[in-house]
Amino acid sequence: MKQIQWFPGHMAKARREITERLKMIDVVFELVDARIPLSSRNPMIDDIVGNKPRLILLNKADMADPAITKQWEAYFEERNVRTVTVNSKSGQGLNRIPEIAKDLMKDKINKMIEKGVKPRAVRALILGIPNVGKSTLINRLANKKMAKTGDRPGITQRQQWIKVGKELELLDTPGILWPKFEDQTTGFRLAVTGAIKDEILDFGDVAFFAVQYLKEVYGDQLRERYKLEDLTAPPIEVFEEIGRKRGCLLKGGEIDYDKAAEIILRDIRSEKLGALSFERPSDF
Ligand SMILES: Nc1nc2c(ncn2[C@@H]2O[C@H](COP(=O)(O)OP(=O)(O)OP(=O)(O)O)[C@@H](O)[C@H]2O)c(=O)[nH]1
Repeated sequence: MKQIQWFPGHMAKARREITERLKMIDVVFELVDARIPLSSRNPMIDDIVGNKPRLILLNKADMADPAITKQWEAYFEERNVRTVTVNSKSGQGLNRIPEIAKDLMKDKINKMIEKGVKPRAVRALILGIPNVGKSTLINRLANKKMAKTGDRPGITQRQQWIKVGKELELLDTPGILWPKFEDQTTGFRLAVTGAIKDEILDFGDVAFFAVQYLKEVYGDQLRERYKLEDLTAPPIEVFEEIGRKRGCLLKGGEIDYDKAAEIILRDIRSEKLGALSFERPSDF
């Protein structure tokens, strides 16, 4: 299987840049896709972030299955990782972020107070894979009033801080770390949710994976959307039935697999089957 954007040189450069910026911040906000919270993480992130306090933001929660998102919250909590479930587009959940960030930094704040230093705003950096919603989140948090608080010395690139209320400052450019998929399932999950470009994996394979998964986990939604009667048939027959129902037929009456695949993926991504999650803690 093809591996995308995982040229060691790119990763090494991204890593260097992020490590440099980590020196300036107190807390990392790691943005993941609530529909695939593990597959949308960069596998090297723990190593890169090290001991910095971290908050995982389960973004695009509006597109994810709320019951599964609850399971993911519990999953991370069991592992002592703080999470906030958010919708960066609407802003839902974002108001909890400054408070939790402050709490994550409380040891540092207490030390400042002990030394007689006035505690300053918490400084944070947003990290995440492409298309996970980093810019949307930054704009939302900034509330469009992009307040500059001046450059900090000692870095090659000019960085601006965005003020979020009185108690939080964000670096204006997020850190991008690519996903990596050594196993096919991770690749398919990333593709179904649109985290990686459609040219990277075979469109038909991705749609077929989706039908297999939906048949198992979201049978009702699948049945309802495509007016299917029999979901006990093998996945390929269900796929073909969807094709027939949606009129994806070639001249001789044969199923147009490409067309059916296109429709299925478009429907999933535009939430025609409702809010769905594509991985569950029980899958691991
Ligand atoms: N439904 C929904 N869509 C979201 C949410 N957050 C972001 N999006 C959408 O996801 C897409 C990608 O968002 P961006 O903010 O551009 O993502 P990014 O991580 O900055 O992307 P790169 O610049 O590629 O690294 C856009 O179409 C956003 O509108 C969310 O919480 N819910």
